[in-house]
Amino acid sequence: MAIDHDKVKHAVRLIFEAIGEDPDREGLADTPRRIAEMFEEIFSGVGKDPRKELNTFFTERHEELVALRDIPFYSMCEHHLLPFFGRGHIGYLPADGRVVGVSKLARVLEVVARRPQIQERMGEEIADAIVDVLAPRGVIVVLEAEHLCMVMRGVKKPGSQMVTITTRGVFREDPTLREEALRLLLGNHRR
Ligand SMILES: Nc1nc2c(ncn2[C@@H]2O[C@H](COP(=O)(O)OP(=O)(O)OP(=O)(O)O)[C@@H](O)[C@H]2O)c(=O)[nH]1
Ligand SMILES: [Zn+2]
Repeated sequence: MAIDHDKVKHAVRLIFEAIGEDPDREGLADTPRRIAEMFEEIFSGVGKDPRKELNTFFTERHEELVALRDIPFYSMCEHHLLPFFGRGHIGYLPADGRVVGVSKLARVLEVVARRPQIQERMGEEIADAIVDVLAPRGVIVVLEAEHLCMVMRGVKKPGSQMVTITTRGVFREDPTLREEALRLLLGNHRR
């Protein structure tokens, strides 16, 4: 989905006018263009199907947990359009040897992060994409993030982290497997 640069530029000019700024002063003159270009990057996941990122999968004899942890991400809170950012940890239990190129897990996260988002939905969308393509025995996604809308405004709580866990399949049903996966996913990351 391409960004409508002219529309963004017009909207940014309107915002400057609305806050009592002069959109034509030297420092702001190029800002609408820069913001349109920035949106191209940070909202590149709008209208994109994260499942497409998982197309390189192959068959390997491996039935136990595969995980990628500490994946840094930046997203934009859809309520305030301020960043929330942190780390994602993704694990799955392959079924019938279906495994994916491990970078693809980070690519899925990247697609869903680059949309106006909330953290819970990010986790759900990552888990659903993996379930749809790999049909694994289980998926677990942990996201930890600081939300700037809770830091620089509102309740003003710097350092607080929102943590979400999303599970599918056996990680929902079997507390032992879930515990083991969480231990591995969070590993030495936890102090
Ligand atoms: N559950 C969830 N809430 C979020 C996320 N990002 C932002 N929020 C919250 O969304 C809520 C929006 O609440 P509102 O009461 O409509 O907005 P507000 O008056 O600006 O809220 P305050 O931030 O409490 O000042 C706030 O509580 C935010 O902290 C997220 O990813 N998940
Ligand atoms: Zn917010």
